[in-house]
Amino acid sequence: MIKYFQNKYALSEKGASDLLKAIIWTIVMEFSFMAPVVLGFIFLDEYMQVLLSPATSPQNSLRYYVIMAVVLFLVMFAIAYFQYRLAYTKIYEESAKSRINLAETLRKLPLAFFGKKDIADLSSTIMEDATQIETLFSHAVPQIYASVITIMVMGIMMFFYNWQLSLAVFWVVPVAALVFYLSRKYQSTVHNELYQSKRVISDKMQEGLDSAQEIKSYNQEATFSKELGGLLDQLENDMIKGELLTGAAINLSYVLLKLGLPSVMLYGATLLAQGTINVFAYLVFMVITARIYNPIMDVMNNLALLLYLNVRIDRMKEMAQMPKQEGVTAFNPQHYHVEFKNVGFSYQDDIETLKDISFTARQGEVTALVGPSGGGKSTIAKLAARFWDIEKGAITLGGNDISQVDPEALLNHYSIVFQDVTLFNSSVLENIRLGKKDASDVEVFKAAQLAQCDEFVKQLPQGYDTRIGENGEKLSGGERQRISIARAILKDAPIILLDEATASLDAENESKIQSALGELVKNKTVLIIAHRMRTVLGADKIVVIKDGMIAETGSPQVLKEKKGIFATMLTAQYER
Ligand SMILES: Nc1ncnc2c1ncn2[C@@H]1O[C@H](COP(=O)(O)OP(=O)(O)OP(=O)(O)O)[C@@H](O)[C@H]1O
Repeated sequence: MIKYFQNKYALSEKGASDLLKAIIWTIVMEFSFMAPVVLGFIFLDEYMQVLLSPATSPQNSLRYYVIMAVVLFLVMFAIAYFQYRLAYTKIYEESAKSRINLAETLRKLPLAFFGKKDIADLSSTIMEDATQIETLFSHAVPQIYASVITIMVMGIMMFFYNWQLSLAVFWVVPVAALVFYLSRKYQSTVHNELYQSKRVISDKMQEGLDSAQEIKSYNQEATFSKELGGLLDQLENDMIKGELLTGAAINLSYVLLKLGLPSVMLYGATLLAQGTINVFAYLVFMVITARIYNPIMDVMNNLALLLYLNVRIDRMKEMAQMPKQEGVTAFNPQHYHVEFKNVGFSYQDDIETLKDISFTARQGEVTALVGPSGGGKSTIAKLAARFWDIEKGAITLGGNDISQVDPEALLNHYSIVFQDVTLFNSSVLENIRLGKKDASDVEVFKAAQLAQCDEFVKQLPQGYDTRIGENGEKLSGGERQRISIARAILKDAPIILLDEATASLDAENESKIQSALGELVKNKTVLIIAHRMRTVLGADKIVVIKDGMIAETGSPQVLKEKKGIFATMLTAQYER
């Protein structure tokens, strides 16, 4: 049973066992809530006998019933308390655990997985889906199982007591359930559509917030609003459709169920007139009939909610099953040559982004990747740091296959300066310190000086303590890039990946940074992507990437003489 719950609801073993306990306690609670009714019947039965034949005296005194009622109340309270603890408190523990697990899964996903679009989706899965799931688990799942079992037990007891009247009570249940079941498939489709619409909208919103500047500068506000408006209208329609459909199915089932009451009244009256049953049995059935449809209705309502749950659980399962990147955590290679051996890679199944890439970026050398835009240079740099796992060939660091190394352990050996610098809304000092968490202030200042940050930082209102706004919005592109270089200098890792690192610098700063980088890259493995040819002329090796393949490789001198793609790119840039 525990295994079944684990699989069905994506729970941990403890979560599944707590759910089972919650169901058992909910059943006990449902039965305990019937105890006052039973006591009431015993009391009525006894005292009605006394009323009907005054010569007899009741078996138990009134005081006995009062004490019993108080005891029952205390027992019910205790049971309800345990039920609450299990159904509510424990499920919150489980959902906290599932959020942590998801976050752990995210930590182990390929870094490049975190494209902007995915982030809205991921955070909505972690927060919104997990919240919905915890609400449904505390409010619906134990109740459904418990109500079904309670109703079945009560039904069996009633059939033993009087099967004809029980038939009159229960004939409506399969009819109502059939209506509900038939509408379920369609409801499920509508819920799926609704869920997808919500995800599309949150992606769109995220996109709008991320590219607010572009939308404004290209005068795209009206188009964007129109698209978003269209999506919101679609969502509204889907929601209305979903609500109407669920409401119609539930209400129809409810009306059908309620037909049970008149049928018990009429059929019971007939049996009473025939003398088959007595007034007491008739009353008992009337009271039970009035009460039993509510839990049945609750089951149907909760089943409708479960449709939402299934969609969300599938989504959580899908995320939990995404291929994770794991590997050895103790990783200290003998040397730092990075070697690509016949590497093939695709972002999408049908498009080959890289084909048969083989080259070595040697320690102590600068290896430059050049070539036309979209050729695959950034992809190669990202693969070298295991941002994605490759499908064909191997990438080794110091002779070790990097797909066997834990990404965090691997990245300890890399300093990365990419085009899109990410900065945090904290001080300049803390942003640079990210390169080396335990660096002293003096070390940070030194790195900042080498990266030519000192001059502009000193002009900020609080110098190194100035907060730089979300993603460094208060800084220019070149300043942000210099902070990123300072980080890399501070980290001083043996492998350096530079992707257009000096793209947004003016000529004066660029030459200063070039000399700083010259210090930084000594005896290191450097893989640099640069569009500006003068940046790569000093490289030891050039690898020209075109259409996902290596078109040329060799020293700048050799390639110049070869008069191929590199030579053409060089001439073209100098002519400009
Ligand atoms: N995350 C991604 N998902 C799908 N395709 C991608 C992704 N990143 C890059 N690509 C595609 O892979 C190909 C290679 O891109 P890449 O960024 O590696 O080229 P590049 O040579 O670095 O280009 P540039 O010089 O313009 O930066 C391109 O066709 C690009 O559209």
